[in-house]
Amino acid sequence: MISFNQVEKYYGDTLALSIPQLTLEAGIYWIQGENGAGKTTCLKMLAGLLPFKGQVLLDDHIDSRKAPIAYRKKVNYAVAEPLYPEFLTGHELIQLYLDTKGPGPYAVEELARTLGAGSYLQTPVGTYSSGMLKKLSLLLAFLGNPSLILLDEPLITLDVATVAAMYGLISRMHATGVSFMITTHQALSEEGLLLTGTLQVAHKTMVRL
Ligand SMILES: Nc1ncnc2c1ncn2[C@@H]1O[C@H](COP(=O)(O)OP(=O)(O)OP(=O)(O)O)[C@@H](O)[C@H]1O
Repeated sequence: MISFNQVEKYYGDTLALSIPQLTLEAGIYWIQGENGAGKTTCLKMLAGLLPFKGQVLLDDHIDSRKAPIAYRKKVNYAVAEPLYPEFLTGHELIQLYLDTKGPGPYAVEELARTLGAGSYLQTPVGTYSSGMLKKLSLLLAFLGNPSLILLDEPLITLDVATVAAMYGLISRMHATGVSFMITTHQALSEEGLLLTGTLQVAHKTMVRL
């Protein structure tokens, strides 16, 4: 699904993260590591939002740096603390993402209903609670036809029912070939989500456990 070759991310002269050689088959991965270890840095690099040294290859042939547009169409990212222009409505943001990513197998209404976001998407995001914003950001990450979905701290601010619904969505999408890389400091429920593997970021290096 994805391979890293001599990947290094520096902030200025400071090395933040190194992934010398790692190949992951399709699956659901939990990225673990203490505060400041480099998890968000890893997801931002994978989302194509940060420059880095080395190579990231998706599905054996899409190079994140040589084919950035094709790559970004296949990689979706939900940030830990979503922020959007306050005057836009949820529906307007969804339309923007659909215009960029193209339609996918899941209808917006179905995703919104499953995540419990259906009732408020016509109002501006400036009026949303943190949990409502989080649901919208997850909905946006599930749009299009991604090979890989990156979820940074998806559990924070979600109510219990929505966590269960999100696990269900992840499992359904995984069954159709979509992979996930998820960071969370909370335990991912093993009954809710069948993990393929765990990745550990420590001493500025990411390895598979
Ligand atoms: N824009 C930046 N400029 C300089 N240093 C940065 C920048 N962003 C992150 N860092 C540094 O990179 C390291 C990794 O940060 P990162 O946000 O990836 O950690 P994290 O594992 O996601 O942490 P947390 O669990 O607290 O969210 C930290 O030492 C942080 O200070």
